[in-house]
Amino acid sequence: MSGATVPRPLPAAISRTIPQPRPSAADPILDVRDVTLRFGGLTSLDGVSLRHGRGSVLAVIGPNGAGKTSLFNCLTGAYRPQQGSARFWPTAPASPTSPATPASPASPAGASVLAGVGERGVDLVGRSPHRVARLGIARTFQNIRLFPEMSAVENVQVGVEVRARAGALRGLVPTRAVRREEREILERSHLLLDFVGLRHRVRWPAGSLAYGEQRRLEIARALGTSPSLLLLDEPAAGATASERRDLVALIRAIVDQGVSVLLIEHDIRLVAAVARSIVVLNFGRVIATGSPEQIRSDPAVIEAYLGDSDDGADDGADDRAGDRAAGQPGDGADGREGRR
Ligand SMILES: Nc1ncnc2c1ncn2[C@@H]1O[C@H](COP(=O)(O)OP(=O)(O)OP(=O)(O)O)[C@@H](O)[C@H]1O
Repeated sequence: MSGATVPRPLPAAISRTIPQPRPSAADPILDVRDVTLRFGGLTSLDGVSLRHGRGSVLAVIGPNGAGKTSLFNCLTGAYRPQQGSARFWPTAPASPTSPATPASPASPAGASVLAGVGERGVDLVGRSPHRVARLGIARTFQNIRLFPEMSAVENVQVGVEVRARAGALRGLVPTRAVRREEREILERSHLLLDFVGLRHRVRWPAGSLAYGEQRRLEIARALGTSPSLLLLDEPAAGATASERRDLVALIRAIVDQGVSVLLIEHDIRLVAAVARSIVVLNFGRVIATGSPEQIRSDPAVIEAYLGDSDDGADDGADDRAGDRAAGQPGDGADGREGRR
């Protein structure tokens, strides 16, 4: 993060802007079972199952075309898989009007969103993106999707307003409560910009920010929706070495706030720095699950990245698989070739 540092420890005010359940990795936040997604004759996801423990980072890696983004799209309502379920156990969202007091399921906002969510959680499959966001899942995109003409703080406001009570009535009925809510949305947006190290860019048009800054702005906007689960799709793409280090600190800080993270990332070193557990996809199937150490030495993973497990099994193939995973120029790792 050039010119800015992720605050450590976080300002107390920020820690009040993100819901803080008492996370335990033993509690699932997400349980994906047997998800299959087809596009005509192409099977993009083939019986994918994974379990994500609350309050931790689970990384999803795999060669290009393995199905990682398709999985995110199934979880966030962009795609509807033909088969399978994705159970999610949300926590009550923080209210933008009173960020110091997280809403409980008993509050009006919490009750409407969490109605019907019991011990079995809620199945995300078939829900609209809007409904998924209201349940407490936010995402960033592989290709940055900001509003380039709007300022950094306005972009974050868009996220925070997802939870706002006044909604479309805000412009029509400027009551005292509405004005107070607007002030609080703005304050929270500033705090989130501070959190991701963009305090000095508040008024800058999003499109004028450096690439790494835009990625952090996307994260701030996603956090604005008060998610309990944050999906990051290749957040380090195009980042410099120092931006990658800052990203590690930022992801750790997000998890410290009680937000669970599902991370797609090609940079295996970054993944190993933040994730306790990794799921590896190849051709739409889960080929391995385990700790970073287990994954780095897994023959199926090495084969997926190198195309031949015999190729240097004892001469550092796992390191080269890591380099492939890092998406280094000229690596030629393109899983789209030879796809069904
Ligand atoms: N809307 C779509 N229509 C047709 N095919 C699709 C669609 N979305 C994804 N696919 C196909 O599904 C497969 C998995 O793609 P996906 O983007 O999920 O892979 P990925 O692991 O995220 O790849 P990358 O690392 O390159 O982003 C690919 O073969 C892709 O072409």
